[in-house]
Amino acid sequence: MVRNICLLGGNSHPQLTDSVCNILGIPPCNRILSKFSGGESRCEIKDSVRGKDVYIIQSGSGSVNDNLMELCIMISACKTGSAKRVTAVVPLFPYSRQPDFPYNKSGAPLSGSSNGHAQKKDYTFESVPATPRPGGPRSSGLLNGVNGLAEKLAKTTTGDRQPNGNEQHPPKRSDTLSSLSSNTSRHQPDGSLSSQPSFTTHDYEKPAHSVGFQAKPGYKQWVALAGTLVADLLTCAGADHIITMDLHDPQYQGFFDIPVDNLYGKPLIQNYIQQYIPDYRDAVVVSPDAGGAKRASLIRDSLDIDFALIHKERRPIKYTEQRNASMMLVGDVSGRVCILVDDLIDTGNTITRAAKLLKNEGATKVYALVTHGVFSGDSIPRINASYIDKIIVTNSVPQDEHKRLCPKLEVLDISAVFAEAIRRVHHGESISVLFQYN
Ligand SMILES: O=P(O)(O)OC[C@H]1O[C@@H](O)[C@H](O)[C@@H]1O
Repeated sequence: MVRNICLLGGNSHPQLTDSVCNILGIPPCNRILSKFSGGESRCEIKDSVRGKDVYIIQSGSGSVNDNLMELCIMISACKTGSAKRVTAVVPLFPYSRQPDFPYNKSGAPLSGSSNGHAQKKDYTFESVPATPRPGGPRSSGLLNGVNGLAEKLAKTTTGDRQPNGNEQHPPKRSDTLSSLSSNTSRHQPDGSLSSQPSFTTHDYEKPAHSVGFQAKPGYKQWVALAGTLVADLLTCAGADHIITMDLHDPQYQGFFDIPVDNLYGKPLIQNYIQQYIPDYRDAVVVSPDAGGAKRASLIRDSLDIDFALIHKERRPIKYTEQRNASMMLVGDVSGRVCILVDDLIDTGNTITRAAKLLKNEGATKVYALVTHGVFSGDSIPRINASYIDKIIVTNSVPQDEHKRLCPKLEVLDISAVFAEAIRRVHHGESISVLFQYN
């Protein structure tokens, strides 16, 4: 039993709150979280938090923006209610994937074959169902589709020659931006709003000419500094401390001027590999992109098994070639079981294309172990139809619905890790044991 502590759950992940409370042997703090009819969040803390050590559990999933605002309001309410200290426990940290200084990646020279083997003639890197993209096939049942945007972009391509032979002039930046924003909430004849075009953070990697204007190299001043903003919002609301897990970019901790404990999913992932992957010592740990290489190679180091890396070559000439960027495998997976390790699945594009490449290169089985399973849009059908044999994620975001739809999915429970982190922070004990990398 832990005393003088208060555990408060937001609306994003009630199951995790209950589970952490059960482990710590304390009931969740009584509160009302609702919405005013205008859509604004309302929070009322029913129990006294005066002088208490408060932990607010809220993950960056589902209605991310609503949940973030709810978190800020809950933090502020506890501060106003004279809480001694407020810790935001955010298993998946919202906006941490949005770098503050977006840049265009440039890759290694394109090679016609990977790993010395010729590509199979009929091999494509496309995933099934198709990855949603401007100009791509319409996706059934995808709420955040990008089809409307595709039509806009088709009209704004720089210097396209018109059927009448005239050169189309590149639109001004302001024109392009306003045409894009006017597309985001178009009214339908029935009065409803059409689905909004969606982007993943991969879209930061698209060259500026893809939306009709020429970027200067380096910093793009028209992209919001969301990472810093969110850090500042939580701090301004009154957060004294953050506990999170597997930040996409661990340097994001430096955006805060309050302590951030970035727990690692690695022990859970490693434990799964050792317990449930037969003959894992002969398997190969694979990072699906260069960004995740450190994370994956640390698992490889601990298990002392082989490692391979997939390099994504992004040197498109036309906008429509974006998603066909080549993937190159560095390492040998022929006749081996592959264990893909990544921090996050959003559209499922990265992981399914990586699995396809691995099977094409002779892998016998592909496991994907990923900390945060966001599974947006069509990602579940895409994974069901993919070459992935088994996919394992944590419950840093709710997984019940995903599990129902994806027979390949297994879920690792993080509640014990977060409960232990809360217990240790509350008692002023070291928590370094929870984020040891090796
Ligand atoms: O390809 P999807 O699933 O959309 O996005 C997930 C990938 O995008 C990166 O930020 C993550 O590290 C991961 O590799």
